[in-house]
Amino acid sequence: MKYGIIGYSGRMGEAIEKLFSQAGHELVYQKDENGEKEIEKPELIIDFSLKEAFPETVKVIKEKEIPLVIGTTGLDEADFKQLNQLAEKVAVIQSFNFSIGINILSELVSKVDNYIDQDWDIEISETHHRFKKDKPSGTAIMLSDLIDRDIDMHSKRLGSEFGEHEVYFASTGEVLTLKHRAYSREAFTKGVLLSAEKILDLNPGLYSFKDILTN
Ligand SMILES: NC(=O)C1=CN([C@@H]2O[C@H](COP(=O)(O)OP(=O)(O)OC[C@H]3O[C@@H](n4cnc5c(N)ncnc54)[C@H](O)[C@@H]3O)[C@@H](O)[C@H]2O)C=CC1
Ligand SMILES: O=C(O)C1=N[C@H](C(=O)O)C[C@H](O)C1
Repeated sequence: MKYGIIGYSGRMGEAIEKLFSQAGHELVYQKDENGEKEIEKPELIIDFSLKEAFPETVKVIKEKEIPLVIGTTGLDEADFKQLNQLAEKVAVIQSFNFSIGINILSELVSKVDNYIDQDWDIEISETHHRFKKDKPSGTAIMLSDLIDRDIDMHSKRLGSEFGEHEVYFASTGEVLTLKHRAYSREAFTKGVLLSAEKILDLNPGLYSFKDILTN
């Protein structure tokens, strides 16, 4: 496929380009904070940039009318409204975490939540590399949204950690911990590749990575 990346010079952009090139896909459009370069019209766009870039991403998708795979975090309600509008015309796959492990963990969180009552404390802890700009992580927000109460979240920014998430469920006398740790960016880029390869066959609409994994 011929694809474009917004955020191509970033840590994720570089890792995505490496995996996609190994899979035989061709980067024909690239954009970052310093500008854009288009060799040919891409068949789809992949956005792993920053919230500040989001208005530009919306403009690019509206102009080109091509599908979007987006993993950028820090997006708010107004941004999701815009994603829903884009999804009326093109397929959009959005997830704050494209790893298979976190998507399994999110199922487990919902399952545990069904067993416990208000007597249980629930807290989420996340650790990421020192360069990460947003706090708490998109994944921590995504996991807390699965539970119908306010959840305390704890963030650490340490060294080059790729991404660790822990969800604690504790009552008096016992604690249950669900934990996921990415030990390379491949945890995410493999999910991005799977999404990009499937998105060209999808009808317009807003899809999660879980939709892609389970269909
Ligand atoms: N959903 C997922 O599975 C994952 C999501 N992420 C998210 O992906 C994003 C990127 O992460 P990293 O690559 O580590 O960040 P990074 O800081 O290394 O890269 C950011 C990229 O965005 C570009 N950028 C910044 N402002 C821009 C603008 N106004 N217009 C166009 N491009 C702009 C930068 O030039 C750079 O290429 C973050 O939001 C991060 O949280 C990261 C890993 C996995
Ligand atoms: O910035 C990162 O690196 C990551 N960001 C995502 C998030 O905010 O949840 C996903 C992953 O944990 C890596």
